[in-house]
Order: sequence, then structure tokens, then C-alpha cells
Amino acid sequence: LYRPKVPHPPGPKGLPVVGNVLDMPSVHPWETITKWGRTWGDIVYVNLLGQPMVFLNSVKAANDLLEKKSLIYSDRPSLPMACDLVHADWMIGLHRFGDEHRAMRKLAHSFMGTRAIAERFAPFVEQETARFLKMLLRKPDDFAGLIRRTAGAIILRVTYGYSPWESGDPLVELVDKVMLHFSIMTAPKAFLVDIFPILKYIPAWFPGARFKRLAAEYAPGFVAVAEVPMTYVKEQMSEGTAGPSFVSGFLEDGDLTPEKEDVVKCAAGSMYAGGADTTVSSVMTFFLAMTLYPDAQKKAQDEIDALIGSDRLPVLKDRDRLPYVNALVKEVYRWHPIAPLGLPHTLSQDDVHDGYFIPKGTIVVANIWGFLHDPDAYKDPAHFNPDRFMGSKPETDPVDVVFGFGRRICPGRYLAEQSVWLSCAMTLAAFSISKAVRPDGSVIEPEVDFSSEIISHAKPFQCAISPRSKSAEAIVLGIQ
Ligand code: HEM
Repeated sequence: LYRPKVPHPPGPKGLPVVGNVLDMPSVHPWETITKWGRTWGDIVYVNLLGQPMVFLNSVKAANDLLEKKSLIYSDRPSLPMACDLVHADWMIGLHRFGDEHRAMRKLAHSFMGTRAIAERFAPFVEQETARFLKMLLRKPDDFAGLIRRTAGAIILRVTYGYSPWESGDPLVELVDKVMLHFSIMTAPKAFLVDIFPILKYIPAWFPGARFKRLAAEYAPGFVAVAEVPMTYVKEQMSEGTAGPSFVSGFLEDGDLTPEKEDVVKCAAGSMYAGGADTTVSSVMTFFLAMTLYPDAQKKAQDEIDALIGSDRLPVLKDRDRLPYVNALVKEVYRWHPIAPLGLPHTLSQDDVHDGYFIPKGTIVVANIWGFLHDPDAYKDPAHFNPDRFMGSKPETDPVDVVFGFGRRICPGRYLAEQSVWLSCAMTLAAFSISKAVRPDGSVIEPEVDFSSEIISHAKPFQCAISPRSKSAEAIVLGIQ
């Protein structure tokens, strides 16, 4: 039968066998992919050691493939290290597309899948964020640790009814370790076994099989992150002391089968892991931006003073009343999206799109950073400027893309939006953030750089954090 040859989408020409491996930088790959977009167009095709990959360089291309054709563009890559050796693929984010994934997402959706449902969490988010301010007053230099603890506290409270300790909490530390390993394992072709899957069968003592020993080291954390908090809820329930939570709500159901309990455990563990490291990155970016852009900070504080007053802290109900603060939070998401390349999707059957052939198994990556730094959509994109979202012709809302696409869109987005907004608004109301100063009076310029992992973080930086006024300090001291 005659079949006309349909070409792959255009892309940089690679070398025989290894393909484009040498073209793919490990530092800030989104910048190179954006350049490829300028040369090759919205859909760029590359081959990494025989693995076809497609990079989407416009919101339209991401919507056309990942939203409109989401039935076939919603699988995840099979990662031999993460999935076959560490067995981390019980997590929603790594789980193959199909009935189990759908069942976990359904549970997560019923728990936090709409803005209205997520609003039930407002009291927890407000209480934990207010506690964050109180701890920040005492330990301003530990702002990074306190941001991490607060994200952990919010997700652990809503998912398991667990309140972590102020520092050194075992569950916060456990999930941090697990997410570090998650980042390492999800870097493209991070381990030899990801390039040559057959290697998963060699014994751990074999020369070059370091990945096997690492897999054995990582695996228990991925079991514990699902089991330990689940056991905690069960113990609390048997003692009659369990607070309301996602897990206790389901465990109270008399008809719970062991299979359904397993789905609850995996969905809960996925939310706990997904919520631990993500909002942290956005709030750190907020602190960095406030250190560097005092005018934006002052404008937001003036708005809070004028519209909320200085005798109380903003709460989630104030969101619609603070347009500049809202614009500033949007700019935090845009300036540095926490997942610059989202999470990779995988195509589950051959597709022909716009005259190009994309084979089954292609890894499809949305260049979210590129969308949000496109000079045609955002004027002077490297500059942190909340005003771009004000006025009668605001630039496009980054929230439309930062949480991903289609049937894989972030299930925690409404909780995330609440947490990030409140951390920014409450911090702005109570504190002033500026560049740190050395004992000799010289100013410490923070380095503006972000890590290149799948969840990208601002590199550690210093800033000075102090209460804005005596009355702000008194309000923070009065927090319970
Ligand atoms: C600023 C905060 C956050 C951002 C920007 C963010 C962004 C994302 C993105 C881009 C994806 C990949 C979507 C795709 O594949 O197209 C994702 C997936 C996911 N997120 Fe979030 N996220 C955030 C916070 C959270 C929180 C707080 C939770 C948990 C409560 C969470 C849980 C998850 C899970 C479980 C997945 C995997 C979904 C799947 O594969 O079906 N995220 N997120």
C-alpha cells in the first residue's frame, strides 16, 4: 500500500546514533529550547539517543496537543530508574495514564479539584501562614526553612490532619528527601539505566551499577512517604483524636475495600509529595523579587494599607479587593515558573499533526518558561513588573499555563494558589524585605539564578526581613 512519507516536525539535526544529546544543555535547558523555537517553530522535534522528543514553544501548540488531543497526549515517560527500580510510579505524577491514574485523580479532584472545594481549607492556610509570620519575626534568617515548614504544614494538615513541629519535623524532612530524589531521577537520562533499560537486570555489585545501589537507597523513602502518614491517621482514629482530613474522611467510610484504601493512600501520598516542594519555590521567588524590586513591594504595601488598613492582616476573602497584590503574585508565577518545562507528557499512539508525524512514545514537553518569557506576549520579560497585569489591557494571565495542561493539569492548583497568595499578602502587610547589609555597611547583592531541576528553585540568597512598623510587629506577636 502506498503511504506518503510524513516528515517529523523540524528540529536541530543531530549526530548518528546519539541524536541531539550533545545539543541538550543540562543548565537552564528552557533557554536553549526557546532559541530552538525561534529557529524551528512552535513544535520542535529532537532525538535523544533514539528517544523522540517534542518541545512545544507556543501556548497554542500546547493547547492543540496537550488539551485538545489529551486522550493520546497524557501518558508519562517510562523511567527505568524511577519506575522499575525505585518503584516511585505509584505517585500520580509518574503514574502511567489509564484507569488507576484516573481513579487517583478522581479522589484528588473530589478533595481539592475546584476553587469552591479548596476554599474549605482557608482556615488552615490562614492559620499556618500566620504562624509562619510569627516564626519569621523570631528567625528572619531562617526564612527558607520556615517557608518549607509552612508548605509542609498546610499539605500535611489538609491531607492527614497532622501538624508538624516548628523545626526538624520527621514528616517534613522525609518528604524533602523524597522530593530531592524525585528531582534527581526525573532529569532526562539521569542514569545509565535510563539510556539502556536492559541494565536494570544486572546485579548491584556489578561494576558501573551504582544506580542499582542508589535505587536501593532511595526506594524505602518512597514507601515511607505513603505509609507513615497513613499509619499516623489510623492511630489517631483508633484513639479518637484524628482531625478532619482527606484520609480520615475516606477511612471513616464503612464500605472501604482494601483496593480503594490503596488508591486513597497513593492519592494522599501524591498530594503530600506534590505540595511539599512546589509552593516553596514560588514563595522563595517572591522573597527574591521583593529583595530586588522595592518599588513593586512598596506599591503592594500601599494598596494593603489603603484597602485593608494596618490594624489586621489580609485574609483569603480579601483577594478580590487587592488588584495590585494579585498582579504581583501573577508576576511571581511568570517571572520564574516553578516547573519551567512542566512535567513531561508522553504520546500513547502515533499522531499526525499539522502535516508532521509524531511517533507513539514521543516525550512531549511544554516550554512553560518560554511561553512566559515571550517578548511578543510580555513586554521586557526578564523584568519583574506587576503593572503588566494592571489596567485595561493586561498581559495574559500566567496561571493559564503554569499549572500544566489537559488531563495532567496540576490537581493541587487551587490549594497552591491560596497558599502562595496568602504568603505574599500577609508577608507584605507585616514585613519589609530588602537587601542584606554586611557588618561593614556594604550591601549584599543577591545572586539571581535558578536551579535546572524539574522543580526549579532560586539559588540560596540572603535578604533582610524586619517588621514594617511597631503596630505590624504587635499584630504578628499576637498571632496564636
Ligand atoms: C505554585 C504551585 C504549583 C505549581 C506551579 C504546580 C505546577 C504543576 C505542573 C506544571 C504540573 C504538571 C502538569 C502537566 O503534566 O501538564 C503539576 C502536576 C502535579 N501537581 Fe502541581 N503545582 C503546584 C502545586 C501543587 C500542590 C500544592 C500540589 C498538591 C496539593 C500539587 C500536586 C500535583 C500533582 C499530584 C501533580 C501530578 C498530576 C498528574 O500527573 O496527573 N501541585 N503541577
